[in-house]
Amino acid sequence: MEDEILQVQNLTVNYRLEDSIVKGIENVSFGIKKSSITAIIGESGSGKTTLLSAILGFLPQNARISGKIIFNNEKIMENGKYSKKFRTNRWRLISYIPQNAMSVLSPLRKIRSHFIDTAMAYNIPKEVALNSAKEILPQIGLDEKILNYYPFELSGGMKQRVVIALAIFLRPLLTVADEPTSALDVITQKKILDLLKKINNELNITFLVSTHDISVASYVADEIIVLYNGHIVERGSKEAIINHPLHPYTLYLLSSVISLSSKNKLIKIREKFMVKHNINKNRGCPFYSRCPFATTICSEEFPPNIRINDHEVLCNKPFEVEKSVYT
Ligand SMILES: Nc1ncnc2c1ncn2[C@@H]1O[C@H](COP(=O)(O)OP(=O)(O)OP(=O)(O)O)[C@@H](O)[C@H]1O
Repeated sequence: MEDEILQVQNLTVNYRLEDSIVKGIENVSFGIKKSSITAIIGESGSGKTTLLSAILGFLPQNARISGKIIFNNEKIMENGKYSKKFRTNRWRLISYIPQNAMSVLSPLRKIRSHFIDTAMAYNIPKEVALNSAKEILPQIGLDEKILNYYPFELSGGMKQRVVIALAIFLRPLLTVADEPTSALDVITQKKILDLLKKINNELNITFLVSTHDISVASYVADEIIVLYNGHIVERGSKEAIINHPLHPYTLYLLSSVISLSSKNKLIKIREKFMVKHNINKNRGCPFYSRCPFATTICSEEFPPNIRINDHEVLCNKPFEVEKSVYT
C-alpha cells in the first residue's frame, strides 16, 4: 500500500541449534504506515527482537529466514538475501536504538567520536556528521557541548538521549527501537517516550518500538501489533487494541495492568486466565493452552486471520472476548 513505509510479508525466522530448531517468528505479515509510531508488544520470548533484527538485517549466523521485506517501495530482503543498496545505506534508511542502549557507548571515546564513527561507516564526512549532530542535539534536549564529554560524565537519561540522537542524526526514514525504556525509572521512561513522540512529530521519522509493557504501547503508539509465541495474534489502531481487544491474549495483557485492572471488571477477567489446557502437539491455536475461551476447535485447528476494517485478529472465537468484556 502506498502509505506504508515498510511491508513485511510471510516472514519466518528459525534458529538452528546443534540438535534442534527453535522457532523465532512464523509467517508474520504486516505494514507500517509512514510517519506513524507502531508498537510491537509481547512477553519475553514472543519474538520481538527476532522480528526487529530481521527488519534490520542483524540476525545471528544460526538464523534461517524466509519471506520478503519491502521498504519505501523497494524490496530489501527476499528469503534471507538483503539488497546491496540496503546494506550500504542501512543507517540512513532504517536506524536502531538497541536494548540496553546506554551500554553501547564506548567508555573510552568522547560523544563526538560516536557520531563521527557512525557517519564514517556510511562514507559521510566528519564535518557533515558533526554539523548534523550539533543540529540534532538541542532538538532532543542536549547542549552541543556534550560532544566533548565522555559517557561517564553524563546521567543515564542523557546517555539514552545520546543513543537516540545517534539513531536519528542521519535522518533515517524509519527508526527501530528495541525496548527503549525497559531499563529506566518511570519518570525518565515518560520523558523518553515523549521525546520519541516529539521526534516523530517534528522530524517526521517513523518509529517501530518493541515493548513488553502494554501501557508503554498505549502511551506512545498509533498502531499496536500483539505478538505471541512468534505469531501476530492481533493488530490494529491503538484505540481498537486498547478499547476493543478481540484476542484473549490482548485481553490478558490489559487485565494485567494494575492501574487498569483494579478499577473495573478486568480484575474478574484476569482470574479466568488461571486455567491451563494441556498443550496440543497438533496444529491448534498457539494460545490454546492458556486461553479461557478455548473450545475443541481451538485445540485442533490453526485459527483464521480475521480482518474487520483495519483490525486483524488470529482467533477461532474472537467475539468471545468482546462478549466477556462488554456484556
Ligand atoms: N540466537 C538464537 N539462537 C537460538 N534461539 C534463539 C536465538 N535468539 C532468539 N532465540 C529464540 O527465539 C525465540 C524468540 O526470541 P526473541 O529474543 O526474539 O524474543 P523477545 O520477545 O525479544 O524476548 P525478550 O523480550 O526476552 O528479548 C525464543 O524462543 C528465543 O529463545
